[in-house]
Amino acid sequence: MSFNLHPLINNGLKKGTDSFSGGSLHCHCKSSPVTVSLSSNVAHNHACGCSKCWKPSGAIFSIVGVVPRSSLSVTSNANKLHIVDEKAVIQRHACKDCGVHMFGRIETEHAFYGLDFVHVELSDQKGWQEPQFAAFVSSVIEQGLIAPEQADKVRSQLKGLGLETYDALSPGLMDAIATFVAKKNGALRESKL
Ligand SMILES: N[C@@H](CCC(=O)N[C@@H](CSCO)C(=O)NCC(=O)O)C(=O)O
Ligand SMILES: [Zn+2]
Ligand SMILES: [Zn+2]
Repeated sequence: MSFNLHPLINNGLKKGTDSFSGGSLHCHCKSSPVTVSLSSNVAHNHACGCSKCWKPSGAIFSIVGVVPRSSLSVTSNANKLHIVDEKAVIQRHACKDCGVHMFGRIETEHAFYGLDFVHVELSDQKGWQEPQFAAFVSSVIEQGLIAPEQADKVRSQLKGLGLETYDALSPGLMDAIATFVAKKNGALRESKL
């Protein structure tokens, strides 16, 4: 038995195109969809099992990557967007009608300030960076999406696709967050870098 991880990866990863430089995203509304234009490819694209990232119906993971916020503009029906949770670090702007998250933005002092979180499955274009790893795998248990004893099967399925699995973000991204915190609290002086 295999899990419905996410439609973009269930049948294998489709490699992105290095020269690809962006495209548009649209929500699931049949009429008056919210559209967003991205003028760059995504980076750090990953499968995320956390409870806050938007997942298509039936999938146990989200696929989410980042673009510079300067690369993102809402091109239609911006009036349909609302912020799902104002208190979250990542403020996810979702369509009020279909619930799809169009982008997540950080407005506080944070290692990832300046980056917006987006879901490339909302695009009809091909060439987006393929997922690089799977994050917050154990979080899918919290949401009742799998039983605890199925977690290692989920990890095997992800590894079989070539995705390393973590229960936080990847080490590189966790190091970036820790470095930001260490600089902020004075534990790491600029001169050490
Ligand atoms: N177990 C929790 C983990 C949630 C979590 O920390 N998610 C990360 C990754 S989201 C994109 O990769 C995060 O940075 N969250 C901040 C936010 O969502 O605002 C759970 O599942 O909820
Ligand atoms: Zn919609
Ligand atoms: Zn997430």
